[in-house]
Amino acid sequence: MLKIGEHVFQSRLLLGTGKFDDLEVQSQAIEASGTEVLTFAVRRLNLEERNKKHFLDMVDLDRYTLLPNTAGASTAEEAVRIAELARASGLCDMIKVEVIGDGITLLPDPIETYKACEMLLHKGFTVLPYISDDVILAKRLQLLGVHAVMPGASPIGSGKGIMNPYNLEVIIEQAVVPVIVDAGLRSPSDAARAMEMGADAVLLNTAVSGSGYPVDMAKAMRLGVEAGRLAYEAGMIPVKRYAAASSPAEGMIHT
Ligand SMILES: CC(=O)[C@@H](O)[C@H](O)COP(=O)(O)O
Repeated sequence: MLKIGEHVFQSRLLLGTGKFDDLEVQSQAIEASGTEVLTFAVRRLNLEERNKKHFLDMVDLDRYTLLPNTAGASTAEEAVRIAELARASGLCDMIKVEVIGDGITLLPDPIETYKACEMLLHKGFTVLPYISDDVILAKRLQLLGVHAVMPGASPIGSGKGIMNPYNLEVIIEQAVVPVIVDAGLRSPSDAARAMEMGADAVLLNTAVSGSGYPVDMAKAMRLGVEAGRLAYEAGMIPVKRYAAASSPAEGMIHT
């Protein structure tokens, strides 16, 4: 069970909706992923013109929790404005805080992200900041009161997988709120690895929407997340320096 603020989910895979070419494929991929949480950029919704067709039109909104994100914001003030627009439009009170600091790496701006979280918490939002794999920032945000932290595995859309496992491990070890590994994942083994490390969930988009067969990849990601979580809960053997025979030597006939 994944608990973020007051929200409870069975699935530990959160899916981004920003990059699908085909809305029918998107809805089949969402189904195959088993996700319960869909994230999307508020700016893409065209909230003033609700009668225009948009990317969530083919999604049964009663079955999913929407996680609006503040993509497009480069300052804390912009992020807060976008979050307030989302809430005023009847979208979920959860907000993924995404304040990008640089158009090339798309890495989040830690200072503006922190400021945005502070303001949004005061306004009563359930706050999920997207951050780099920065151990100290993750800690400071949790002291501030955020409801989850979302460290990137690697830059958005890069498919580089987990670039700094040490940092992610430390963030996870020290966390007092759910850790959702977000961005840069490419394969089900990346997702499984994040879960084996003890992440509470993963969020991905490009790995599914940009794959050859998004519906199959969505299912593969679901299985990767489930396998990784199961392995984490089962407890993996410690890594040893030397071999340890798999068959007991006792009772063997020596010739
Ligand atoms: C949908 C969303 O919020 C993305 O920006 C998210 O960070 C996923 O990144 P990938 O596309 O690398 O999976």
